[in-house]
Amino acid sequence: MAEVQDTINVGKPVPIVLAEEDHQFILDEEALESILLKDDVKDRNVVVVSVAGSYRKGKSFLMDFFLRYMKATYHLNLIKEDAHWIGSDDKPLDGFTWRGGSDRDTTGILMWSEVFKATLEDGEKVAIILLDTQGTFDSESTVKDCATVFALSTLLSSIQIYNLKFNIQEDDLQHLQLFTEYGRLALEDTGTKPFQKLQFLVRDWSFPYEAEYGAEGGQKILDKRLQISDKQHPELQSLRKHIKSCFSEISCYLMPHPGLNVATNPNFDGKLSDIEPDFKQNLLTLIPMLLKPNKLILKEIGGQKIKAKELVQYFKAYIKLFTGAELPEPKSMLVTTAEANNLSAVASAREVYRQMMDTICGGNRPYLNTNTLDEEHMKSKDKAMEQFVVKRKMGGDEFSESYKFKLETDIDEDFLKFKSQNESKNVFKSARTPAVFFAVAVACYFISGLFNFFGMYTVASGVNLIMGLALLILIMWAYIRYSGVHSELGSTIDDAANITWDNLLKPSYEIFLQKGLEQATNQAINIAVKNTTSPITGVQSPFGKKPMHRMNSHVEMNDRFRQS
Ligand SMILES: Nc1nc2c(ncn2[C@@H]2O[C@H](COP(=O)(O)OP(=O)(O)OP(=O)(O)O)[C@@H](O)[C@H]2O)c(=O)[nH]1
Ligand SMILES: [Mg+2]
Repeated sequence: MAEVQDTINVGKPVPIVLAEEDHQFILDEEALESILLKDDVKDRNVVVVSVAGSYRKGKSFLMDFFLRYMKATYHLNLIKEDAHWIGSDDKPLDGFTWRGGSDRDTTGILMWSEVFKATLEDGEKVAIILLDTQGTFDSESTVKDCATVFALSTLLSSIQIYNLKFNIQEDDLQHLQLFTEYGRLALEDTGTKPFQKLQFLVRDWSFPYEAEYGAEGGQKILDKRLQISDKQHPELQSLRKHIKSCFSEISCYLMPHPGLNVATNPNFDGKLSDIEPDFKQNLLTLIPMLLKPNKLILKEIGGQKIKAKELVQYFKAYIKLFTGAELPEPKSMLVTTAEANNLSAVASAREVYRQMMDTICGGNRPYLNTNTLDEEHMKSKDKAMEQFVVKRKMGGDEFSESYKFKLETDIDEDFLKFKSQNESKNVFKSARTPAVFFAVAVACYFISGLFNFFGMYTVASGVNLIMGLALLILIMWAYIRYSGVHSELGSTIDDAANITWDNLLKPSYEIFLQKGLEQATNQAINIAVKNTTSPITGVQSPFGKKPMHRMNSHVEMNDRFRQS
C-alpha cells in the first residue's frame, strides 16, 4: 500500500494551455512536446481523459482519484478488481491542485506530466493522458473563454467528463450545446459524429429513491433528460438532437454527496477517512468503469486513431483556430438576444423607409426631380429612425447606438438605389446615347457633303467612315438594349457617348447657343435703337437717357441686356 502512495508523488500537473489576462489562450508548445514527444510515448495511440464543467464543483479533486487508479493499475499492475488503488485512509489527496473556497482555482488546461502506458487485450500499446480544465462561468471568464476551454478539451479528448452538481438541468444542456457547437465549427463537416464519449457525472445526487447512485441510475436520468417527444417545443427537441448528434457515446453516473467534511471543512485535505463511505464506494465503481484497460477509448479524429506526436499537431492547430479571428464569438444569452432584438428593429424600420420610398419613387412611379426626391428621402428616413427609437429593445440605449448607426447606413445605401432607379426613368438621359451617335452621323453626313462639294474626296470618305461607324454603334447599342446581352459593351458605349457629349457636342452646342443669343440680342438692340431715335414714335431708350450709339461695344450691350 505504501508503494501505491509513494508513486503518486511522481509527476505533476503541467499547464499546457495558459489563460492570459487579456482573455487569450496560449499553448505552451515546449511543455506539451516534453510530455508527448518522449521516445516511449510519441508513437503510441492515445487515450485522452478530460474533465470539464462549472467551476468549484470538485473536478480537480476527482481527477486526483483518477490518478491514484492510473498509478496503481498501469504502474504497479495491481490486480484489476483490487480496491487498494484508492489508497490508505489517512493519506491527503494530491496531484492536480484542488482546494475549498468559492473562488476559482484551475485556469487554462493542465496535463498530467506522466503519460500512463498500457497494453490493450489485443496487444496494442497505448498512452493514457489526463487533462484537468478551467471551470466554466467563474466571474473572471467571458463566454468565449469558457467555450474555448470546453471546446478544446472536448475536441482533444476521447472521454470528456461533464461534471455537474445536483442534477442535469436544461441550462446545463444549453451550455453543452453552445460549447460543442463552437467546437464543431473548428472541424470540417465530415458527416460523422465529431466527438467521442461524453460522460455526464452528477455530483451530490440527492434523490437515490428516484434513481439509484451509479451508472444505471444515471442512465435512467439521462434517458429522461435527453428524451425527444412530439409534444416538446421544437427548440427543446433540436437541443437534444444536437447533443446526440455530437457524441458517439453518451452515458451518465450519479455520485452521492461526499459528506460535510469534503464540502465545507476548510481544513479538509482529502483524507479518505473524512469522506463518506458511499462516495468512496462509488469512486471504486466509477473510475475502473472508465479507465480499466478494456474500457479505454482511443482518441480518433475523422475515424483515424491519433498518435501522441500527432496530438501535438492537433493541439497547435486547434489553439490557432480558437485564438484567431476566424470563428464567430460565442456570447452571453442577453447579448445574443439584445443583438437579435436590435437587428429585427433595424430590419423593420428599414422596411418602413423602403415602403414609403416605394410609394413615391418605386419602379412603377414616374421620374421625380432631385430636390423632391431628397426631401422625400429625409422625410422617410426620419420616420424610420423614429420607429427604431420607439421600438422596445433589450440591451439599453447605449447598446442600440451602433444599431442606429447601422440603420442610417442601410437607409443611405437604399437611397442610392432609389436615386439611380429614379435617374434611369429620366427619358432624356437614357436617350442621350442614341441622340449623340445620331447627331454625330448627321453631322458627318453634312460635313462629308461639304468636302465632296469642294472636291476633297479622301477627307470626305474619312468622314463618311466615321458616319458609318456611328450608325453601326447606334444599331449595336439598340440591339444590346433590346436583347439584354453584352451589357458591359452597352455601358462602354454609354460612356463613350457621355464623353463625346461632354467634350464635343455640349461645348459646340453652347458656342452655337451663345452666338445665336448674341445675334438675337444685336437684332433686338438694333430695332430698339431705331425705335428710340425715330422722330415719328418719340419712344425713349429702355437703357435711360444715354443714347444707344454711344455704347462702347457689343459686349457692354450684351452685359446690360443680361442684367436687365
Ligand atoms: N459538495 C461536494 N463538494 C466536493 C465534491 N468533490 C470535491 N468537493 C469539494 O469541492 C471543492 C472544490 O474542489 P476542486 O476540485 O478544486 O473544484 P474544481 O471544480 O476543480 O474547481 P475549479 O478549479 O475552480 O474549477 C473542494 O472543497 C472539494 O473538497 C463533491 O462531490 N461534492
Ligand atoms: Mg480545478
